[in-house]
Amino acid sequence: MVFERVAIVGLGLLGGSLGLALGEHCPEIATSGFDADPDTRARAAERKLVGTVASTLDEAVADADLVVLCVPVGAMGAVARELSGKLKPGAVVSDVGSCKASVQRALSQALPEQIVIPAHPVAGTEQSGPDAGFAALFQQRWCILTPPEGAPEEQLSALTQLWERLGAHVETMDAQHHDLVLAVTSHLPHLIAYTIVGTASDLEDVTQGEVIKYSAGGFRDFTRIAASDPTMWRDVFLNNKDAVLEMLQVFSEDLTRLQRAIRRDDGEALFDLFSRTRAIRRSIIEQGQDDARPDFGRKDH
Ligand SMILES: NC(=O)c1ccc[n+]([C@@H]2O[C@H](COP(=O)([O-])OP(=O)(O)OC[C@H]3O[C@@H](n4cnc5c(N)ncnc54)[C@H](O)[C@@H]3O)[C@@H](O)[C@H]2O)c1
Ligand SMILES: O=C(O)C(=O)C[C@]1(C(=O)O)C=C[C@@H](O)C=C1
Repeated sequence: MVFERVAIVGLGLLGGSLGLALGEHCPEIATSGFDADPDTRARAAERKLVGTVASTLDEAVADADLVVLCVPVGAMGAVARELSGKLKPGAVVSDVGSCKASVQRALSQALPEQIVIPAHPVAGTEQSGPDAGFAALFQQRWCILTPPEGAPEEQLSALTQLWERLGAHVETMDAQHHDLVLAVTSHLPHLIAYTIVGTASDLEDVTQGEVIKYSAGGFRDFTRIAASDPTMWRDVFLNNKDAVLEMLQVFSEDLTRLQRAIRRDDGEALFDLFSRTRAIRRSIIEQGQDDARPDFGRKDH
């Protein structure tokens, strides 16, 4: 099977990028889109993020054979409930949410008649909204599909091929495993960035503005991540609670070990860890995975 009509719900960074990428790489596919925010719909139409920006959800999804939910993970269930009874029989429902087990549950519960195949393109930036999207976002990035048990092979293969046409490498994974892996590779780094920038800002009184003044290098890198969308990340932490708390526990123990090494002047322990982490960074670069996110099209470049 091939998808002929794709509807995108949520026309921010991910939905907008998906619409633009489909327009560029799959021009034969008709795209429609809807966003709950009227200003976003107007801007999406101006930027031609999708072929047709519909003024209602029903209109956007009416003829679609693939519907992709690109809303914050906390809103997935409500949108799926609104879609109930409004989709074409046999239409596939997917999403781009950053955590998968809770989304998979919400979509399958709300739409028991539809084929649900959740997905997570591991590609993004700290920007959000209809001006943030760009067609190259998914190039050379992973897209993880978490099909529920018994998901039909034909639809799974069609969705895999679609993401590959947009430039992504596709991997299939169990939703729980996805959530554990992403808790350490994506969610924890965001939590740490939010914390360190928050802590530094709380220290402003002590440092009398020096935190901002000298925020170069390492701290500046953290501020980029800490500028990420508050709604999106609130929802990620509330919806991937168990995995994040488990990884946070491991992280806290490692941090305590480092604290002890500093207190005890254990230079060898510090040097060993830093050598190991430097080797990890170098192997990521050797594999060509150093920020595979393309610079072109990004507003901050
Ligand atoms: N930002 C990233 O780096 C990134 C990367 C991969 C996946 N994701 C996931 O993609 C999804 C979208 O994130 P984004 O970065 O595009 O956010 P965004 O804020 O740029 O876009 C989300 C859009 O959804 C709309 N929306 C919210 N509730 C809605 C509803 N009930 N009905 C219709 N529209 C609604 C908002 O108005 C907004 O325009 C999230 O689930 C997020 O976890 C984000
Ligand atoms: O590069 C960034 O700005 C991102 O945060 C992108 C990032 C990530 O952590 O890698 C953020 C959330 C996603 O679900 C996928 C990608």
